Amino acid sequence: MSDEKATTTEAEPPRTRDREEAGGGTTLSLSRRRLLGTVGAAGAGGLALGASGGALALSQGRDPVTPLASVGTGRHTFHGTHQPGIVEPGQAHGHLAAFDLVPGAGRREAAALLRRWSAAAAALMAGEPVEGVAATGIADDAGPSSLTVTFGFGASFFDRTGLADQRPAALEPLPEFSADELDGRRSNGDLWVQVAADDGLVAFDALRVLQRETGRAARLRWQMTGFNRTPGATDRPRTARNLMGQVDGTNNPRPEDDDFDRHVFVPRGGDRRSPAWMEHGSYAVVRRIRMLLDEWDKQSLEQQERVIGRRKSDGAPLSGGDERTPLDLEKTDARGRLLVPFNAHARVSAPETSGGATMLRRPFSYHDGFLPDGAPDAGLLFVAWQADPQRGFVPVQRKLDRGDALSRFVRHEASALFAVPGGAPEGGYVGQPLLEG
Ligand SMILES: C=CC1=C(C)c2cc3[nH]c(cc4nc(cc5[nH]c(cc1n2)c(C)c5CCC(=O)O)C(CCC(=O)O)=C4C)c(C)c3C=C
Ligand SMILES: [Fe+2]
Repeated sequence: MSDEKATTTEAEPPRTRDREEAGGGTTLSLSRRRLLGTVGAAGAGGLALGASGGALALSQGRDPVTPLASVGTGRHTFHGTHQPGIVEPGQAHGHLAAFDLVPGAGRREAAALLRRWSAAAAALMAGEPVEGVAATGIADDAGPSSLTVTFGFGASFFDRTGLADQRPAALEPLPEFSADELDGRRSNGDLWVQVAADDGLVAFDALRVLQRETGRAARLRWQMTGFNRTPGATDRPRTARNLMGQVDGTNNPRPEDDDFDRHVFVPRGGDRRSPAWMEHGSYAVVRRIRMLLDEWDKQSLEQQERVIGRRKSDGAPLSGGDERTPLDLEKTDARGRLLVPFNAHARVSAPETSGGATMLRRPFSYHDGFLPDGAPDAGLLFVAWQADPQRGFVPVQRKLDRGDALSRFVRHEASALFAVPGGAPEGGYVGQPLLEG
């Protein structure tokens, strides 16, 4: 990966809590910033302070108001080579939202909006109050909680802003797949925002602030809310599970891999299909994929495992080993049957069987209530990152569309593709090289 990372996790030095005399009583105020300081002390001493931290503070004669956990202290930086929200571990709460520029809004309004959004995102991610917007108060007591905010441009953005000659070839519309059942109202969009945090109120606050910052330049087109496991819910860091109960994310490329950047980010100066303003950027494929959970739950454990090609309990390949053991695609049982079936999802989607096609999957689960037939309206907000969708998502989805055992249990209901520019430097904003170039 590049040397410079958009992401750091920081803990601030300890501070004492504000004590404001108000009227006859004493009001204790714990601002987001000061909570960050207080929790930072806990974080610096070790993430495991947890509930015992209060007792420790008491025994040392300090103020007994000590945070119960260090989740709030997680902090990523907005400015950097890449935008945040791509390589960081997935957070517990996420919102995906697309906006359309209003009629009459063009390049100038878009530039002003991206400047406002970037300033707000930088402040929110640092746990600072947002300037110029009435505070919502929603996240006042929380630290940054690993908040990330990511911005992208859909293909239609370039026509609306008179920048059609700058539209990347890599942003060409995704092909139609035979199993698609897409809802146009929840697909595509001029602008995309991904907000994620380990605290639900922090995530909602950020979405709300960004929506208010659109002013009269853009209006919401669609919005989806998702979730993942909360940090600390498992005995040790583990790959997350999806709503089918599968360990999902095992074979993702890792930032420490030599070829990670090549697969995920547009190289310096752009490339054949991405203009220079996209350098260090990436492309996000977003698919809302409903899971037919009632149908899935009727399958035996063995059937479920053969659909994926991995064990449900620990994600290990059916060809043997543990979660991290590479799939052996040739191995057979005593009767000569492939241990990882020919149509198992893990086989059909593996780079070895897809000409090396690679993407970084960073999804959220969703649950939007129940459908008229009583089935859960639930599934995966699939978000895949790659340097070029034609070398990542598209060839893999073409194969899955033809012969994936999982297809029977899922429905692709919405789809979008966004160009996500590189990160903004201090004092700059996301998309500035495009909008002011
Ligand atoms: C076109 C890309 C993909 C879609 C759409 C997709 C949907 C989807 N996947 C799961 C569950 C699992 N996927 C797993 C692996 C996996 N999936 C894709 C691509 C798409 N999945 C890839 C590239 C891979 C990795 C293949 C490899 O390198 O071996 C797994 C196995 C564990 C893992 O490696 O993550 C599971 C489980 C669901 C439920 C789903 C749609 C709802
Ligand atoms: Fe998959």
